[in-house]
Amino acid sequence: MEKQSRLLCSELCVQRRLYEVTLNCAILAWKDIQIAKKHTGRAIYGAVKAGSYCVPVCEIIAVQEKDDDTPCKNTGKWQKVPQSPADPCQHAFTVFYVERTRQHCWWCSNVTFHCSDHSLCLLWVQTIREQLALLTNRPKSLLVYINPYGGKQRGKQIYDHKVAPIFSRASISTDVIVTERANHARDHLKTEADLKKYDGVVCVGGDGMFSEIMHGLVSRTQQEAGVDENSMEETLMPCGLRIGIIPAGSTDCICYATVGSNDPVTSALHIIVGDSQAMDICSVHNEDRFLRYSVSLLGYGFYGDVLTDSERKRWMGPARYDISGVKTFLSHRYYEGTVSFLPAEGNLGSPRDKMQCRTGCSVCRQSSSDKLVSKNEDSVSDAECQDTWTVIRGKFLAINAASMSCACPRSPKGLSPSAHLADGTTDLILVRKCSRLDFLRHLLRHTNKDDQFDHSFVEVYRVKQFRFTPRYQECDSEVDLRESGVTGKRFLSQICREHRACGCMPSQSNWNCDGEILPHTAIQVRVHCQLIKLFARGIEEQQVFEDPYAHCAI
Ligand SMILES: CCCCCCCCCCCCC/C=C/[C@@H](O)[C@H](CO)NC(=O)CCCCCCCCCCCCCCC
Ligand SMILES: Nc1ncnc2c1ncn2[C@@H]1O[C@H](COP(=O)(O)OP(=O)(O)OP(=O)(O)O)[C@@H](O)[C@H]1O
Ligand SMILES: [Ca+2]
Repeated sequence: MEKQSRLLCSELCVQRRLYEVTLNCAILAWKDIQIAKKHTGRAIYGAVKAGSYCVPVCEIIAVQEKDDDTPCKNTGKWQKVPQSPADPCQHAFTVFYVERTRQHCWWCSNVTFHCSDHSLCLLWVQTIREQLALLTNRPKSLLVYINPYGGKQRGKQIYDHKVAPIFSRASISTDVIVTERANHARDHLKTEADLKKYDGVVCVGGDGMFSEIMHGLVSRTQQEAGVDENSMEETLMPCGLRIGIIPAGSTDCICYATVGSNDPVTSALHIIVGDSQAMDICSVHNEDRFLRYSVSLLGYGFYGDVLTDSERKRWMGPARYDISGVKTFLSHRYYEGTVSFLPAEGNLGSPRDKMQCRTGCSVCRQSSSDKLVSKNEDSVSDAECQDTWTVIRGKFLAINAASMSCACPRSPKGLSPSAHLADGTTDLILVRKCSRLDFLRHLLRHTNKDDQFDHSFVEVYRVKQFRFTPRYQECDSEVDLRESGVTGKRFLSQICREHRACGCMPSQSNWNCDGEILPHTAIQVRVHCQLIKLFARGIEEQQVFEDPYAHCAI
């Protein structure tokens, strides 16, 4: 690896031991001088090289000169630092940085360097600050919306105690709005907010709150660009501002699937270091009417019914989904209709492959460059017009479209473990009518390592667009009905009588669109590749045990 030129190198004390501390434009490293002498020429492999530490500059949160009257790190007691000129601990500065802890969680750690010379101390602080100022992807000013009623109603507390202190440490200025009603944040973003003042928007809440922010930003962007959201053929304009999610909801699936955890401090740190993760958005239409956008799950049948039932139980908090889940499972309803879709082509992988979307995902990167090429050549919809639609008619327990894995604490690998965050596709999962036991087996596989698609009654397709028409709205069945003189109501009661014996109930469900119920059952869906960006980096690969200082060339 190419060595970066040193900016600073000094002998400084950390907890009264002498370290050689070096800084280049990429890395801050400190090495215990005595231990280093003992181990010269001997590489130590493991979690850390004895007595040596390093932090990438891009993961430094802040640097602060330490006041004299601060608690001593060793004893925790308040004391005056000794004034002897020979005391190497007389002046000090503290570096706050990202530390990786358990499973994809980050923590704000710190180290205090002591030196005898005040000007040296200032030089270090100033040089590190200069390096941080060069990181132009970091936000300086954020607009924060807090839903005080999401999840366990701890949004405000989580923000005040866990997030605000680290934002202020990182010198990020914030305007905070605690929402007073549903859609307050969406409407404010859509019509009022002075977005030029901010480098990003942060939501404190669950998937529903994220959906509000995303709708506000996407609609505002289309309005300003003169794009008609009601037209399915229009190419939507990507949003300029990144969105940060501080998880404080019931499912927190979008945060979990883009960061790898639902820990508020981890999310705050991803915002501070200025991470960026592009994300696909599905637009959902009914005829020529725009209904909603979706980034995670569009589910008809099982997940639509779970949501419809759970909305009546909001007071129960996150447990409502489990109660409604069991109830819906026992009711075992199936739904008839036609699903048509445009399969994804090219090197976009398959929902059955084992390739998961991780930080810097090559599939998503390729989609990003394909998007640029198709923008320069021809409009996407022209190309898609020539594609052929696949049509599937049947009886389904669930029709799910997962535009991302939908991993969440309930299902750590998610509804579609190999779905990509930013490849311009959604994974369409069709669960056909089957016995309760088979459906339970399928559901259980969302919680273990087994393949939930490996059932004869489950099909999965990676698609760019799809449509659904419920049986009772299909033209030919309407014609059949009119011709035979049977009214819709009589027709449905006739089907119910026919199916009493098998224990299944054919009926009408609702679409669950990222946790919101849609008012229409016949929908047309189109995926828009990389329409928004989050303050996230996707899920990081677990670190392998090799020399962790290999990249610390200094
Ligand atoms: C036997 C255990 C099986 C467990 C199966 C768990 C599968 C869980 C899959 C979760 C997928 C979440 C997708 C995310 C959707 C979000 O955009 C949306 C908004 O937050 N959340 C929900 O709609 C909330 C959806 C919440 C769905 C919870 C479903 C719970 C099912 C429980 C079935 C129990 C059967 C037990 C029979 C004795
Ligand atoms: N002040 C408010 N009063 C009432 N409802 C609100 C308020 N602010 C936001 N909301 C609405 O509350 C709904 C639920 O919020 P949120 O997503 O934060 O939590 P959740 O539903 O518990 O979590 P999840 O969506 O992850 O399941 C959102 O759809 C949002 O529109
Ligand atoms: Ca996708």
